[in-house]
Amino acid sequence: MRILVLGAGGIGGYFGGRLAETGADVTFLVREKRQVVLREKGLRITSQFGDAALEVKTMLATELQPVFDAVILTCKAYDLQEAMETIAPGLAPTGFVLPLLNGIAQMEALNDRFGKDRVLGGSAKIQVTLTPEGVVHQLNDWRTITFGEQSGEMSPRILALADLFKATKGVDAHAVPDIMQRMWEKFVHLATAAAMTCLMRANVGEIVRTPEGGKIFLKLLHDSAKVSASQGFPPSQQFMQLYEDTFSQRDSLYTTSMLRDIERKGKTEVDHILGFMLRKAQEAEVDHETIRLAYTHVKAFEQRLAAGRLQ
Ligand SMILES: NC(=O)C1=CN([C@@H]2O[C@H](COP(=O)(O)OP(=O)(O)OC[C@H]3O[C@@H](n4cnc5c(N)ncnc54)[C@H](OP(=O)(O)O)[C@@H]3O)[C@@H](O)[C@H]2O)C=CC1
Ligand SMILES: CC(C)(CO)C(=O)C(=O)O
Repeated sequence: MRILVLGAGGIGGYFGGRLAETGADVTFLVREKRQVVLREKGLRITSQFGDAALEVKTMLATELQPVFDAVILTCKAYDLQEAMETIAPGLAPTGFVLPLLNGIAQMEALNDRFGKDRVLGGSAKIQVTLTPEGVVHQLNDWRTITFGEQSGEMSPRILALADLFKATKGVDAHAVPDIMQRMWEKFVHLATAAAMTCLMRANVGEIVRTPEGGKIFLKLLHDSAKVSASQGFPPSQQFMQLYEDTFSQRDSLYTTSMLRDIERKGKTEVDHILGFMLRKAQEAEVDHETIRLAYTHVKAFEQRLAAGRLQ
């Protein structure tokens, strides 16, 4: 399987890098600045599952030919439109796209652009970041990617992709028959975590150790689950139990990529994550005051950022 990974940031660099490390046929589609770093220093990963410095194949958009069987899409949501146009010339006639973006809204855009049968659903549970030096740094032991056909079929192509990931270290990959359910559950998890960590500018433990923080967290988790249920995807009991525990841990250092984006004074995926959850909550008439506040908070941050008023 010839694999093209768009982006060599946190997610693309980690999962694509782990595949490349096994000798899989992986090419990173990057922009010039990242290509220079990758050529000079290699793709560097620091991780509790083993550090790596890999010589990897890279390509610029202008060099693409329609030869790739799988395109793993790892841009941020605000780059999605451009990224879809960038990868289109690289897809082989029978090629498919595996998006690993957080959220749900990307699926409609991808289905419209490529057709539903050429787009898998996908989700990553990991905490990883690209350092200013260009190193892909994994922050804890989360390392799961889950993917599947939107139709639910356990097709040869998802099983082949899962097989490739089996040879990797530091990746726990699952091909599943219910990817949209999994994506909604991840969305409930992320929207809850992103809203709270961004509103409070704190990690989970710092929030839980305040007098009211833990209760606000759990109410938000349950409200988000109601929104997911209103879309036909009620989170399982097992999922709810896991995240009730996760969002109750007093010593947790867990933060989100959205908080890291704010802290580095960068763009965020606020509309794609919190804006989308808020809209769905309003449509379903679910109480979502905390999401409304978090959405407004991050939008206001973006205005200060755009106006150059952040030190
Ligand atoms: N980081 C994490 O822990 C997690 C992130 N996610 C989700 O995964 C997605 C990716 O996040 P993350 O990896 O952290 O983001 P990063 O910003 O680290 O990486 C995104 C990369 O995509 C590249 N890119 C965007 N558009 C193009 C393009 N047209 N051509 C070439 N390269 C392009 C960017 O390159 P350039 O630098 O040149 O702009 C950047 O390196 C997000 O939706 C995020 O929510 C999900 C789970 C966990
Ligand atoms: C919630 C989390 C950490 C889980 O992978 C994530 O997706 C993110 O921070 O973007």
